[in-house]
Amino acid sequence: MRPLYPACDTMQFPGILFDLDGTLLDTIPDLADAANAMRQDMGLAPIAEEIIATYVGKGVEQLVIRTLGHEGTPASVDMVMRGLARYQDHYRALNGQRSHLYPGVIAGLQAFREQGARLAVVTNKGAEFTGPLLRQKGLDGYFDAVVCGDTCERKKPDPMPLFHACDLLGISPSQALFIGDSINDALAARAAGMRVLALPYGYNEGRPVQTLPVDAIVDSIVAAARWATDAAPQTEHA
Ligand SMILES: O=C(O)COP(=O)(O)O
Repeated sequence: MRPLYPACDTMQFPGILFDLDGTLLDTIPDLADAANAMRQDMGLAPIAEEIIATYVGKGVEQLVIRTLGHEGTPASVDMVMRGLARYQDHYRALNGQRSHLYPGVIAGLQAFREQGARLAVVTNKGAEFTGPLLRQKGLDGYFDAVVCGDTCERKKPDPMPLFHACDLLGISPSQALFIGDSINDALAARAAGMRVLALPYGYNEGRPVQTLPVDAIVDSIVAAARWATDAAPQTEHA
């Protein structure tokens, strides 16, 4: 019988890039707590977690702008600057407290490592929060590179951070597989010329993942590792 995760030197994807929020970790509880604490500081009523989940994906500035503009009136630049400072203070204290790993993440990361792949995180979350969160959740040992929302000049959906991750892993973008949950991941991967998988349990700014331009939707990181061993070579991919 064919092994489930064959380690091979002819491997299809020597590099696997992972989104963080909504892909490896459910971070919405902490993001929502920090966003609501910021709103309270600014005299605004709290918003439901499910709504805040639809504001996540394009980085902290957009989260603050969307959260402050929830009532329909765009926040002024001054309000956004004050909100950003308040939000960061709260998130610094809350980061990781109620966040948790999705099922199958550790087994999936191990499966990819057993395949011989080098792994990277490419997140729009800032470096100040990403490193501590990865360490707190026991994920830091799995990754050869971590590219954050403020590592490069541009964030996802721009492909720049994905190219940077490939450089750090020593692979070309066509050798990488991206795994994420949102339109920002799908567009960045496509622009980088990478194959891309979507997880259905993340946020995707509140829209169905079925609409994303991805190669496949897989249930878990374990299922992604299985998909990677079965994938047809890039040249055969339409
Ligand atoms: O910080 C965000 O907006 C989302 O971060 P992500 O790229 O890990 O999903």
